[in-house]
Amino acid sequence: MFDINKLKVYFIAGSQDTPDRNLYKVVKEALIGGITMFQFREKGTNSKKGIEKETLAKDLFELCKKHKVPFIINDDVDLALKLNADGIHVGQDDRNVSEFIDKFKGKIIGLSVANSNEYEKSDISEVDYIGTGPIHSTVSKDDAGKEGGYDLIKNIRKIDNEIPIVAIGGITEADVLPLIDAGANGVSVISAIAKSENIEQTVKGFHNQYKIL
Ligand SMILES: Cc1ncc(COP(=O)(O)OP(=O)(O)O)c(N)n1
Ligand SMILES: Cc1ncsc1CCOP(=O)(O)O
Ligand SMILES: [Mg+2]
Repeated sequence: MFDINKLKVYFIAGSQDTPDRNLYKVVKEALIGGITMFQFREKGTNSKKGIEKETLAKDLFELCKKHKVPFIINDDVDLALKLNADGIHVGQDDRNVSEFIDKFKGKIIGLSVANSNEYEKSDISEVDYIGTGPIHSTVSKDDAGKEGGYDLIKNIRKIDNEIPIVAIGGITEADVLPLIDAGANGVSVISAIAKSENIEQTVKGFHNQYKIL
């Protein structure tokens, strides 16, 4: 059974997101701050490929294990299987969940569902959570599409009261309460954490928002 608390402060990063800093150190600080889940998203310009990507993934997985934080791999189903990662996140244009579901028994499966139209055409029966966005404009994904604001969450919540939803896209601490109010169960964040001057404090800042509830 998937624990929805894991979605509260879901950090996503790859080395392309920390051009001036060492990703391992960034993730370590984020773990100390208390991130609840980590997604290794190594893609796009300046990202590592092949054995370099695999070695980095292994190192980050070990680090997450020490902190008992689930390690999710973005897109790369084969790498997730090879490393026995805690889960996989795929989008609408990635491998279809039905193709690999059998090999992910007991693992976490996340699917991107940008809006209610995508929700209607997705089979969400076998996924643990959906990632919905972009809420705001983002510097971290070139093909993210147009931002849809908090209504993206509200509209999906209206048609599904159960599915765990994590919001994504340009999210900062100030978005946590309105997003939870709109029906999200948590936030997924790249730049607000990866580019923070004080990563540990920023992660704690996200957590503090939940204490106001
Ligand atoms: C939690 C979460 N939500 C959405 C996405 C985006 O996935 P996708 O649409 O497949 O785009 P890429 O991240 O692969 O560029 C995500 N990664 N995580
Ligand atoms: C992967 C992804 N999917 C939709 S927006 C986005 C990027 C989110 O990054 P940031 O938190 O820096 O806007
Ligand atoms: Mg993808």
